[in-house]
Amino acid sequence: MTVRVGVLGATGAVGQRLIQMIDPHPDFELAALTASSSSAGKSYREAAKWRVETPIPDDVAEMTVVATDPDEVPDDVDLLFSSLPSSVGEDVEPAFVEDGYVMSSNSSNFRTDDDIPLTIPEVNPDHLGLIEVQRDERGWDGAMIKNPNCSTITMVPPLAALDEAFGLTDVRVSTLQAVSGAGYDGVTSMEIIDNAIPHIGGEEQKMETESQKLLGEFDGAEVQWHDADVAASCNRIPTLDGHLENVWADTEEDITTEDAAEAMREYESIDLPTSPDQLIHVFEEPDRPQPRLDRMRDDGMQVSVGGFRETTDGVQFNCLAHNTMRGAAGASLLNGELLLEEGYL
Ligand SMILES: NC(=O)C1=CN([C@@H]2O[C@H](COP(=O)(O)OP(=O)(O)OC[C@H]3O[C@@H](n4cnc5c(N)ncnc54)[C@H](OP(=O)(O)O)[C@@H]3O)[C@@H](O)[C@H]2O)C=CC1
Ligand SMILES: N[C@@H](CC(=O)OP(=O)(O)O)C(=O)O
Repeated sequence: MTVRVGVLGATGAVGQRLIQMIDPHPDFELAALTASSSSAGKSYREAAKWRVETPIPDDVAEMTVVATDPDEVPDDVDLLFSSLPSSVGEDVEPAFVEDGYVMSSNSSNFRTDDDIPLTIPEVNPDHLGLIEVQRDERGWDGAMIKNPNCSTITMVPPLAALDEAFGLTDVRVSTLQAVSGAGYDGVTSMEIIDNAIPHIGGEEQKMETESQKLLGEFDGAEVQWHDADVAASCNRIPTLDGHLENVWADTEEDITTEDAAEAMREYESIDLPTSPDQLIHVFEEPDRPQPRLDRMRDDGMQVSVGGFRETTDGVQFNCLAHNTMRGAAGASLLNGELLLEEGYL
């Protein structure tokens, strides 16, 4: 039996990726699309300026977009994916969950709240237990879970592999982020061509806090955040998709580059429809991963690493993931699959 799902913010960059990934999904059937009041009442074809590289699905193109309001979404929709601007999500997401909807949200609002699961299914699926806490505390009938920021999700799987094997103490990271991360209208061509912008508002703080929560331990009542010291520096560069990051990770145990690579190669994936067979691909070539060549590995859901070097207290390496697939739409979809697998739908 398929689960009827809706997408909030369906006309946006992440919303379009969600539709591309949900349309052929074995377990989910698209039943509601919402956007702003200027799109409501239009067909999806009219409302969305479709910019994904695969054609707009015919059946979805003819659906009518509705306002982002719980009264506009049919009651038999069981799961909502939210890709709203965070300022909008902050206002409207709780209203949907109070109404009983289960929501997998990509928006940054509430990500570090104590009772909101922030999950990467391959890394910390047990944090879903916070749903019982949020239901008790907020009196919600539905549930809300979040996926992390796209830069955070790129580095956390390799860091989780190191932490599990050797204990993580300090992390320093510098990013080279694609323009799609800012949304279609985020950075103008005059700003980014022949250039690099060493500022992405709020991104450094998100990487520093979200990674500590993701790597934390859920004790049945709350998540004890990881005490690794994380510091980030974020930069926008003129690639279209795929965030590349240079990471310095210090560990409790002394390790070699081969120890680090082995831990990442062996880090387990999870058996969900959208998860890659192998979560982390380790490149031997020193000049990989690269955004254009490697972002689409395993349908855009794999994290790639390479360029290992030994440092005084750990290792340095580079990592890459597709920011709108593994980093946004695919991350929300995986969380939806986890909710289904764990019986929340
Ligand atoms: N782009 C990326 O790589 C990533 C984005 N994100 C996050 O995902 C979210 C969406 O990003 P993105 O898709 O790029 O954004 P877009 O601006 O492309 O899309 C925003 C969507 O929200 C809708 N919307 C805007 N205002 C309102 C409103 N007042 N009420 C209801 N709906 C509204 C828009 O509808 P309409 O078309 O009618 O205006 C559109 O569907 C953001 O929170 C972003 O930070 C996270 C990770 C990566
Ligand atoms: N800030 C990210 C994308 C993004 O929207 O992140 P968040 O989901 O944390 O709002 C980037 O520019 O690449």
